[in-house]
Amino acid sequence: MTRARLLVLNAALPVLDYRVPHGMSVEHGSVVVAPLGPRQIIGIVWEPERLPTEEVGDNRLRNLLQVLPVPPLSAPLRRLIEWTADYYCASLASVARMALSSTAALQGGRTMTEYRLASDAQPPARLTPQRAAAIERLAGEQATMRELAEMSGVTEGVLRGMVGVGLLQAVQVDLDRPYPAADPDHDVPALSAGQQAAADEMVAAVATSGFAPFLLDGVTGSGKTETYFEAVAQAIRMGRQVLVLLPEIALTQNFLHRFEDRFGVTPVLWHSSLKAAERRRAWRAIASGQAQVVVGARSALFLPFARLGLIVVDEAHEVSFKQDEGVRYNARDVAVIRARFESIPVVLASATPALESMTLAEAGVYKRIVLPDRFGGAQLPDIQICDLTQQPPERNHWIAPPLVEALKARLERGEQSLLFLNRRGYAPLTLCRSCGHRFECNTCSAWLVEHRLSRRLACHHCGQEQPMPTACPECGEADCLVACGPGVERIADEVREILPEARVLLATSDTLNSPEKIGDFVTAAQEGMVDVIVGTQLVTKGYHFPELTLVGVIDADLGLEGGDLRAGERTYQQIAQVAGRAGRGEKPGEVVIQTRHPKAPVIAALAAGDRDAFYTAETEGRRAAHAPPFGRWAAIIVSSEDEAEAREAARAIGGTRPNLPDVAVHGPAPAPLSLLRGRYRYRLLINARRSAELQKIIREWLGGLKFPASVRVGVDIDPYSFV
Ligand SMILES: Nc1ncnc2c1ncn2[C@@H]1O[C@H](COP(=O)(O)OP(=O)(O)OP(=O)(O)O)[C@@H](O)[C@H]1O
Ligand SMILES: [Zn+2]
Repeated sequence: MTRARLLVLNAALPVLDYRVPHGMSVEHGSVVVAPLGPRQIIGIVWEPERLPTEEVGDNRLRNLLQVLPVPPLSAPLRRLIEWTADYYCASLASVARMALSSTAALQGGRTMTEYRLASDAQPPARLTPQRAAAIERLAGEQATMRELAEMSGVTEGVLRGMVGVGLLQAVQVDLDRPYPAADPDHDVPALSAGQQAAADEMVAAVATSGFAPFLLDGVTGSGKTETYFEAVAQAIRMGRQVLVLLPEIALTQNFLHRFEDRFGVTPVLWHSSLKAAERRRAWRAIASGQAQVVVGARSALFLPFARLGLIVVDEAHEVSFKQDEGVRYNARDVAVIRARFESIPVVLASATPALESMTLAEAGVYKRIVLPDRFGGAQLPDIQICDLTQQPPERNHWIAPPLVEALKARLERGEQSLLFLNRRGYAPLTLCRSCGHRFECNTCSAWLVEHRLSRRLACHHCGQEQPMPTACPECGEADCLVACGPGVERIADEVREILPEARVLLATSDTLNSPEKIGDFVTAAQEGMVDVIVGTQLVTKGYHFPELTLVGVIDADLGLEGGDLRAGERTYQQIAQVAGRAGRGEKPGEVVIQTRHPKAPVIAALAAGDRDAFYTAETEGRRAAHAPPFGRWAAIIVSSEDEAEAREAARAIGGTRPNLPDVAVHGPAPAPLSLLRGRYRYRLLINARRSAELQKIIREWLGGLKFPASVRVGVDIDPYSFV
C-alpha cells in the first residue's frame, strides 16, 4: 500500500489521504499518526472505496509519520463502526473513538509509573494538614499522580513533595503482564435437565461458530447465569474470547464472584471508571487476544477483540444498555450486529425480555431457549395487590397496613424483606409552608431532591447540590420547609419507626457507590446481618438472597408517569424483576404491590402472574400505534442556552419536515425537561412505518439546514426515554 485513506478520530475533520513512506507497512485497520498542518493526528487506515472523497494527486500527499504499536482493527470491527455510525446518525469518528478508548494503550510501552503510600515510612510527628489528608485518603490506593490527586483532593505538587520525603513511593507497573488463565473445568455445576438442554444448544453454537442469536428466556432464579457459563467455558476451551455485557457496574461485583467460583479466576473488567493503567492493560490484552473473558458495561462493545467467540448480554431488557449521550446507541442491539459481523453466537438473557426481542424470537430470527422453572424446586412468589385507595397508609406515611403486617411477620420469623421505590433521596420536592416557594434547580426544569443523609438538596439531572437551607430563601421564614413525597431514605425512616428493632439497610447508588460497598452489601444480606433492605432499581435484579421472602413495591404507579416511551413495559419488567428476588431459597416468597390503579393492565397482569397476557396486550397496543417493533421512532432534540434560538431552530426543522406517507412528525414542542444543564430544549418525535428509510430521510432533512454553532441538534434513533 503506498497511499492510505484515513478515518480521523476527530469529527470536525474530513477524510484525509496520505502517502505511506518507503519502509513503512500499513494495512486496512492500522492505527497511524499523520501530520495535519503543524499538528499530529491519529487515524485508522480504511478501505478507500468505503470512504469516498475527492482524490488528491500523489504529489500533494504528505507522509504518514508512524504506525502505532497495536494490532490493526479487524474488518468485522470496521464494519461495526460503519454500521453504528450509519444507523444512529452519528459520525464515524465518534464511533471509532469508542474502539480506541485508551489513548495510553496506543502508545505501546510496557510499563507505567504509579504511586502508593510507602508501606514502611514512619509518618513524621508533624504533618502539614494536606499531607495528613492525603495519607488518610490514599490508604490502599495505587494510581497515577493525577488520579491520586483527584482521589485525595490535594495537588500533584503536594504529592510530589511526599514522594521526595519518602511518604509516597513509585511503583513500575508492567502493562502487558498477562491475566491469569480461566479454567473451564474449575468447578462445573450439576445442571438440571432443562438447564443442560439449554446449555447444550449454546455450547454447540459456540463450537461450530457462525452467527447465531439466542434469547435465553428464563424465569427469575432459573439459573440463566450457570447455563450460559457453559457456553463461556466452551469458548475458553477453544481459545476464543468472550464478552459479557452487564447493564450496570453495580452488578459486576456479584458477577465477579460467581465467575471466580466457576472458573477459578476473575474475568477482565471494563468500565468507564477504570484507572488509566488498568484501562491500558485491559485494552492491550483484549486487542492481543490474551484477555479471555471481558465483563463490562456497554462501552466494552466496541473493544478490538482479536478472537471474539461469544457475546452475552445479561439482563438484556435493561434500559441502561441505551446510551443517551454522545453516540446514542443501544448496546443490546449493537451486540447482535457485532455478532453478525464476527460470525459468532450472541445470547440475550432475561426473565423479562423486551417486546422487540420477543417478537424477533417469535419470527424465528432469534432462537428462543426457555427455562420455565426456578432452580432447585423453588417456586415463584405469591403476588398480592394492595389498593391504596381502599387501604391507605397513615397520613405522611407510605407503607400501607397489609405491607406493615407482612414486614412484622417476616421480622418475627427472622426472614428478610426488600422494599422497592425507584427514587433516591428523602423527598422529591421541598416547599416553604409559609410562602409556597418550591426548591428548583437553576439550570434544569426540575425540583431539587432532598438528601437527608448528606443534608443536601440535589438535582438528579445535572448533579448540582447545595446544603439544605434552614430558612426559606424567598420569604426568610425559619423552620418552615416541608418535605413532600417519599424517597427511599424516607421509607427507611418509616421502617425504623414501625419496626424499631429491625436492621435496615439502604441500597441506592448514593450508599453503594464503590465496589467495596456493594461487596459489603451482598455479604450483609447473604449472612443475615440485615432484616429490611430499602432500595432503588439498583437492587431489583441479579441478586440472589435465599432468606429474602417478602418484596414490597411502594408505588407501582410511579413508572407510568413521565416521559418514558415504553412506560408500561418498563413497569412490568421492573416489578417482575424485583418480585423475582423473593422466595429464591427454600421458603416461599410473597410480593405486595401498592398501587392506586389495580385494574391497569400492567398491574393486573402482574397480579395474575400472566406474562403472556401482558405481552399480548402490549403487542396489540404497539401494533395499533405503529410503535416499535411494528413501526419506528426517532427523536430530534434541539437545544441552546438561548431559549429563543432553540425555539427558532426547532421551528426551522419543523417547517421543513418531510411530507411522506409513511412518516409522521410530531412537534416541535418544548421537551418535558425543557431546561437541562442551562440549555433550553425542544424536541420532535418521528414515527415511521418500517418501509421508510428513516435514517436517510433524517440525514437529508437535517443536512439541508444550517444552525448557529450555539445550537445543538441531536438525533436519537429508537429512543427510550423522551424527556
Ligand atoms: N445447576 C445449578 N447448580 C447449583 N446452583 C445453581 C444451579 N443453577 C442455578 N443455581 C443457583 O441458583 C441461583 C439462581 O441462579 P441465577 O442467579 O443464575 O438465576 P437467574 O436466572 O440469573 O435469575 P435472575 O434473572 O433472577 O437474576 C444462584 O444462586 C445459582 O448459583
Ligand atoms: Zn439541574
